[in-house]
Amino acid sequence: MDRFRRRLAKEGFDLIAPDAPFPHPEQELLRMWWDRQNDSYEGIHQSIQLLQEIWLGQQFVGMIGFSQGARFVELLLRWHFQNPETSGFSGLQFGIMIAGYDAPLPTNWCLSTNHQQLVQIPTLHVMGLQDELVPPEKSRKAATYFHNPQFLEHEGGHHVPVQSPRVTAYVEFIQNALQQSTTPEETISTLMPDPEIAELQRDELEALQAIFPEEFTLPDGLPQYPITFQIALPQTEEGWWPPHPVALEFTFPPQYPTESMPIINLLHNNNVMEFSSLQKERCMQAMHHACQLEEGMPSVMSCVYAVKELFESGGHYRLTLGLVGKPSAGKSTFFNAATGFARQRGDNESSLGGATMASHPFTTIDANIGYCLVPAPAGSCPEEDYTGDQIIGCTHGRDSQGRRLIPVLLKDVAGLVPGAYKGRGRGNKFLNDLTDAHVLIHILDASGTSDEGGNALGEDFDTGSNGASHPLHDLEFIRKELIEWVYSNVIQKWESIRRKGKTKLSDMFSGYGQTEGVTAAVIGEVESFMTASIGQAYSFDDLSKWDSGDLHRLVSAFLGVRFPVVLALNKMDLPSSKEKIREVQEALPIHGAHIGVPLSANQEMIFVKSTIERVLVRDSRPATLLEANSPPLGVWQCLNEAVFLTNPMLVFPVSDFSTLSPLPGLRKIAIENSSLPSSGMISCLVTAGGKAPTHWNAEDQLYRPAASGISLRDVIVMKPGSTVEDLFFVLKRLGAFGGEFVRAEGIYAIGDSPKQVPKGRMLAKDIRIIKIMTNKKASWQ
Ligand SMILES: Nc1nc2c(ncn2[C@@H]2O[C@H](COP(=O)(O)OP(=O)(O)OP(=O)(O)O)[C@@H](O)[C@H]2O)c(=O)[nH]1
Ligand SMILES: [Mg+2]
Repeated sequence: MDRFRRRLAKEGFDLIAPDAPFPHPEQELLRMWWDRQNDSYEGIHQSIQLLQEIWLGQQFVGMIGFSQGARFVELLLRWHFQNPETSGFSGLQFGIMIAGYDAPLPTNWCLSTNHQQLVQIPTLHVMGLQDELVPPEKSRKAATYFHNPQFLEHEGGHHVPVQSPRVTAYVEFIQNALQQSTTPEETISTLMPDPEIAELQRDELEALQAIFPEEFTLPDGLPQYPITFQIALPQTEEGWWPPHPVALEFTFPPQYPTESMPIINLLHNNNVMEFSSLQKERCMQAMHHACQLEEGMPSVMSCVYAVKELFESGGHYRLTLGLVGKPSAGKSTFFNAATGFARQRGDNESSLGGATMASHPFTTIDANIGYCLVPAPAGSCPEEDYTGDQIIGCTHGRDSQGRRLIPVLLKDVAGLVPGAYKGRGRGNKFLNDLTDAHVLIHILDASGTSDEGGNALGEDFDTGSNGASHPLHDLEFIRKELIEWVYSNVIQKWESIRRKGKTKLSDMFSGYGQTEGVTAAVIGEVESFMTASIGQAYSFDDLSKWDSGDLHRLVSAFLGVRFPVVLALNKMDLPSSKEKIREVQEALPIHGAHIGVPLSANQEMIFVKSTIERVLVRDSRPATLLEANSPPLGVWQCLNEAVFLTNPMLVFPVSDFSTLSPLPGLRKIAIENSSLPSSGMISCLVTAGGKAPTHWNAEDQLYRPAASGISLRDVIVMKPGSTVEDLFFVLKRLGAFGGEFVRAEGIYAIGDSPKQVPKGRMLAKDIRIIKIMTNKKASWQ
């Protein structure tokens, strides 16, 4: 325990370890807090009294116990929570239980079992995976009495683990627990809010239930004041997720949302190694920031999205494209054509897999998510104007024109039908799947041979008769659904924004991940548009005069900026498509779309599939007619247009300007990232005339750390508008940096004299080279 005591002393804490009063009948060195006779804990009263005397008049803050001591700590915490005034342990703010266990309650001591509420005191439960005396399940059982318990597992047996990382974990837990207890959690009163506020709270609750139908739970079934509920965060395989699920728990104080923020708790079963305090702190910061932006307004949805974004990307920008369209428009077929190569894992087996496609509507229910590789937009890579003789390498390979490929995430969601935003066909859930998309690709059935619900009517029912729907009509109704979706989310906040005035106007779009500047620009544009169209100065200054038309206009303009759209004019192989494709193209720009690419997702998917079979299964069949002629490229072109619209900021981390060699700290991500091409995909890429990633070793089918002379290997895709500090966080998380940000310097070209760059400065092309300094070396340095 000495190591622990010394570490605590460093942090300004004293550790007092009183001896238990009773000797163990068999083992001389052991002492006991009680002697259990059946369920009577003989001596427990003396032990409690002993501790109360030690506690009295001192500034103790927490209790730590091992084995029977841990059981004692558990009982005392429960007792103190039930009787905070009279327990004799005032100021008790946390408990650490090492090898604690659950057992029947003592019959000779009155701990109330009617008390159903979980104990709201932070606890850390430490358990040895090899502990035979107290197996880990028993320790976990003892944790069930506590609200949001934390766990720490170790490989050892029945002992107190004191290796340095464990001690650090205890210390961090204590520091966090003490910090938590100074937050206003204790000050929530159970008073009923004013009726007006109570209504706002109930409205938000209802909206959240609709937005997160599966993730939302109200523990008591009915809202009671203070309202407390949980939203589970669905786990995806990528990103920054701890291994066990995480949920957010929100409690509304009586003044929420007008004058206070919700109280937020992170609920999870991860031990402190799996979900570090740094991760938790960043989650809490992100939510706090979201609440601050929306001060005075319902802010839970934004909190959830802030944490989701952090988890999914770790602060890292994952360029995401969302596929929208009515049922059976061909979204999943497009998805399969786009991600077909990327799904090939082995070098000699074909695994087409992918999303299910069918001729009936609502084939896709849960979103399909997959990577595809798309060439970086022109002007975004330094090799374009590089004239030196170094080899410019890269981790994702190049296309047949030599353009660097970047990973792009594609989301195929369920079809949208009229009324989707109201939840028809569970449409509001599908729409929420799209919140993190940067660009939407709208797949239109250009043949006009199905109705709004995607039911095929056959070529005879060409548009205009019997409910067949023209693609321009589909475009209009889907656009309307998207507008209504955003509208129904912002309308919840409208009353409080109206009260606060124009300065808060931009807050109504928070939660959609755009900067305040973007929203301000949209507002300005709508004002000038209205001024021009009604012929007199128009301003949003007086919000009390707004009607729903104004709000709709604003939402529609916002949607255009936040979700640019590329149209995929699908099913061009059907005879009825030709005319309608021409009509749509002539109507452009229309309903927020500027570009329409004619394509046949189906033909393109067949092409991808046959290429895969030929390349991977080494099918001896000659190339099909389709392959031999010019391969279809519509899907590819659509992806290109969409990436171009996102305008990503590409960053190329290097450790040295003269060699341009990669940062050693990024090696893990460079060779293990799930977005990397696999051997199967590389074969397809090379067959299509592209180039494999530079440090791909074909012989042993592995990525190897870069040999010398290979430069600009890594590329980090950042959101436009990201700052130097954002970049620092991303690089730190990826293991490139240790310590904290100290200073950054920037230059335009090699040879210029460096100037200091503030950390809030946006990444932009006027400073092409940035050097970031930190106060501590990373492990690789
Ligand atoms: N003729 C033709 N049919 C296509 C094309 N693309 C897709 N289809 C067909 O359209 C039907 C629907 O395709 P899916 O990809 O399942 O459509 P979806 O938009 O994902 O449909 P939901 O998941 O139900 O919303 C299938 O029968 C496809 O074979 C195409 O380019 N031409
Ligand atoms: Mg589908």
